[in-house]
Amino acid sequence: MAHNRTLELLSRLPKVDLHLHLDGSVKPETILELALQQGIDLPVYHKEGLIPHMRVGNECGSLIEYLSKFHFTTKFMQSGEALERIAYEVAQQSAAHNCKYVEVRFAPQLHRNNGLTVEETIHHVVEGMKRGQRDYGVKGGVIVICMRNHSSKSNLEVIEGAAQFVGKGVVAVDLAGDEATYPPEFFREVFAESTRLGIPVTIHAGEAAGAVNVYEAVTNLGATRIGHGVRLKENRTILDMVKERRIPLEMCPISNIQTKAVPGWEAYPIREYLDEGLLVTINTDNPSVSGTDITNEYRVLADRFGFTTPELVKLIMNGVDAAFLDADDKLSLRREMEDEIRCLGVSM
Ligand SMILES: O=c1[nH]cnc2c1ncn2[C@H]1C[C@H](O)[C@@H](CO)O1
Ligand SMILES: [Zn+2]
Repeated sequence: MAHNRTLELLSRLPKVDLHLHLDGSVKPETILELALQQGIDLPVYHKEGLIPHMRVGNECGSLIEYLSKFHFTTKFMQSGEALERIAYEVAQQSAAHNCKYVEVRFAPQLHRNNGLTVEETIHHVVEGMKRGQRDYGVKGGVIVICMRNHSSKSNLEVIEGAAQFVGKGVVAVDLAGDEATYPPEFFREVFAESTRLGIPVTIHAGEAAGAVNVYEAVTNLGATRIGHGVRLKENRTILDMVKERRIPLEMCPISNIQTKAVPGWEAYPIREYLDEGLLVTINTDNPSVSGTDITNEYRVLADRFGFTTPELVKLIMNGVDAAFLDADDKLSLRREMEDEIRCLGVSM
C-alpha cells in the first residue's frame, strides 16, 4: 500500500482529468437537494442510502451493468440550473485534488426530458464550468457526447449544437454507451459532420470490444484521442498505428476494472503501454459511479504497478500534452504545473 507520504504527495501534485462524465460525477448530497427542489421521490433520504443507487459494487460484471447506474442520476439533471450546479461542483471537487484542468463530457440528449434544447444544455454546462474556474481556478473544457443507442438524426443534432460552442467552451465531441452492440462503423455519417465542421473527436473504443474499434475510430471517425483503448494490446498492428500517430489513450483504471475491459489488475496493460511509448493518460471516468477520484487513480497505480514518482509525473504530463487546448494555453498550463511540481521537491 502507498504509505502516507506517497498519498500526501499524490494529492498535492498538480493533475489533469481529461475523461470525466458529468452524470457520473454527481455528489449524493446534491441528489438529495435536487430531489427536494424538483419534487422527485427518492428511495431513501440520506446520503449513505443513495450511494448503492449511484455506485457500482465489486460484483459489476460488464459495461452494460455499469451503464445502468446512470438512469438514476440523469433524472435529476433535466434543468439548466441542475446542469450548471453539477458542472460547478465538478470544478470544486477537482480543486480539492489539485486538478488544474478538467475536460467534462456529457450527452445533451439525456438532459432534454423537460424541454431544454441541445444548445441550452451545453450553455448551462459551459456556464457552470466558467463559474467553477472563477471560484476555484480550475480551467476546463466541455466534450459533447453522441450516444451509441441514439439515432443518427439525434446525434447529428448534437454535433450541430456542439459546433455553436467551439471556441466558447466546447473542445471536442465523443461517442459513448454500449460499444459491444453498436460498433463505431455505425457512426461514420455522424462523425463525417464533426470532421466537416472541424471539431476535434475522441471516441470510447477498445473498452467493451476489441482493438478493431480503435482502428475504425481513428481511421474513419477522425478520432485524435481514444477513450480507454484498454484492449488495444490484442492487435499489434493497430497498437503500432496508435503509437506512430501519437494518439493519446484516456485510460480510467478503476472504471476499466469494474466494466471488465480486462479480467483483473494482472491483465491491465498500463505498464506495457507506458513502456511501449504510448501516450497514456490517467483519468477518473465517473467518480460517483466508480467511487473514485483522481488522487485515488494514481494511488492505485502506485500500489498495483509500483510506479515511481517520476513515472507518475510522466503520466500527469502526458495528460497536459493530450489536452484539447491550443498551443499557447497548453504551454502555460505545462509551465504552471512544472513550477508547482518543482516546488514540491520533485525533479522533472
Ligand atoms: O466508460 C464508459 N463507456 C461507455 N459509456 C460510458 C462510460 N461512462 C459513461 N458512459 C455513458 C453513460 C452516460 O450516461 C453517458 C453520458 O455521460 O456516457
Ligand atoms: Zn467514459
